Amino acid sequence: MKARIVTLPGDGVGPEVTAAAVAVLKTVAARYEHVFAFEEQLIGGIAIDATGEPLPAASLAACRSADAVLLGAVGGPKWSDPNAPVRPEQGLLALRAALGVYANLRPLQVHPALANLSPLKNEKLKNIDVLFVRELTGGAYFGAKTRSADVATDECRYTVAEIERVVRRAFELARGRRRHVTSVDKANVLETSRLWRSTVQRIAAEYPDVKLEHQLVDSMAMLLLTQPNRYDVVVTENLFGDILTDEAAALAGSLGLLPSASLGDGKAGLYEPIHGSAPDIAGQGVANPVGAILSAALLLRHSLGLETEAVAIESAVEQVLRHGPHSRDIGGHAGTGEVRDAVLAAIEDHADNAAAFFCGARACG
Ligand SMILES: NC(=O)c1ccc[n+]([C@@H]2O[C@H](COP(=O)([O-])OP(=O)(O)OC[C@H]3O[C@@H](n4cnc5c(N)ncnc54)[C@H](O)[C@@H]3O)[C@@H](O)[C@H]2O)c1
Ligand SMILES: CC(C)[C@H](C(=O)O)[C@@H](O)C(=O)O
Ligand SMILES: [Mg+2]
Repeated sequence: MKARIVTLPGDGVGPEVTAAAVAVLKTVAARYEHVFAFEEQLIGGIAIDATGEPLPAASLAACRSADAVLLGAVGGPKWSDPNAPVRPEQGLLALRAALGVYANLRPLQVHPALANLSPLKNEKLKNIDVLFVRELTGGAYFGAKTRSADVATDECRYTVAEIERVVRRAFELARGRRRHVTSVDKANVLETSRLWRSTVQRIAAEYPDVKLEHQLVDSMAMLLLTQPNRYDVVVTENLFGDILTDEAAALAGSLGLLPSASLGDGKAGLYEPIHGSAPDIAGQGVANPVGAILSAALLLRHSLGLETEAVAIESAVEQVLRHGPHSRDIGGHAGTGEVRDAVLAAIEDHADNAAAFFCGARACG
């Protein structure tokens, strides 16, 4: 198949991990006979430096017409002055809003080879398979903001329509999994959460085959650590989802491991690791590329419908996490390039084995 993929490497480790993910996509294209055209564009701090804008018009136009967008990370100390008139993160938020990608899927699994890295005891880490569905284009991130000398406000606003569409997506996804949705809110305090909860209850009636549970966000933060294997699909609003998924990454062993897919109603999507620009390690070639590489797998699955190829990447990453090499954040010494090369080699092996199996089954050759 032919596809146009826009890359937005961004800031800090963004370019390092994006390059690794692009190398993986190129190997997949060569191995499985697809034609992927890549177009790199600016976003974030690097875009502010070049154009004054965190999301230049040319970047947005390219993203709008792409089959999928692969993003690294934005932000960093250079642009983090709290009084700065413009910030890199505004570019990412504007892009999410413009593409209408309201459902941010953040899958969490814990690889047994990394269980020792987690702050939790090993027995708590068995059978963890959670899909967070984070609402991505509403809430306090996008509400009206005010600031004067001695007071500031961020309005948290949700419409029923915004809640319905992401909650429906969560229930649909649960039907392909263990049929259990946990909706996280703060309905004991926040009006937006009470609207969220009543909307979830109404939508749940359309899915009698899916079990629904409500959980307040503060206790959810605790339960994620004490009973993480109890959860299947977790759906929540924008800010709660941001915080809970970084917490969840600690269970996996590193923030550098988790991918994400941001989806709207169409096929096109925005794919990015959940981590940031990691200024403390940027430019050293040591960032873990796994979150970005697994985001590329999600891109193949959700935007291009290439399930076999997505699984090939996921199996390759699984193999590398099992046998190494491991980057520093997960206890190893390997650089970004070494991990990338190991994943590329494992993809080639996977494809060779699949071809041998196919040939064996057909008694060819
Ligand atoms: N999607 C995004 O672009 C995104 C996401 C989160 C944060 N940010 C931005 O990134 C900047 C830094 O934020 P932060 O320091 O709070 O969070 P961060 O995610 O950048 O880093 C937190 C910690 O995790 C480590 N880490 C992150 N990714 C890693 C990787 N791939 N391999 C190894 N270690 C990794 C970092 O070294 C750091 O110690 C801020 O400007 C923030 O706004 C951007
Ligand atoms: C950089 C920032 C705007 C972003 C968010 O808060 O959504 C990040 O933390 C994420 O998780 O993707
Ligand atoms: Mg975040």
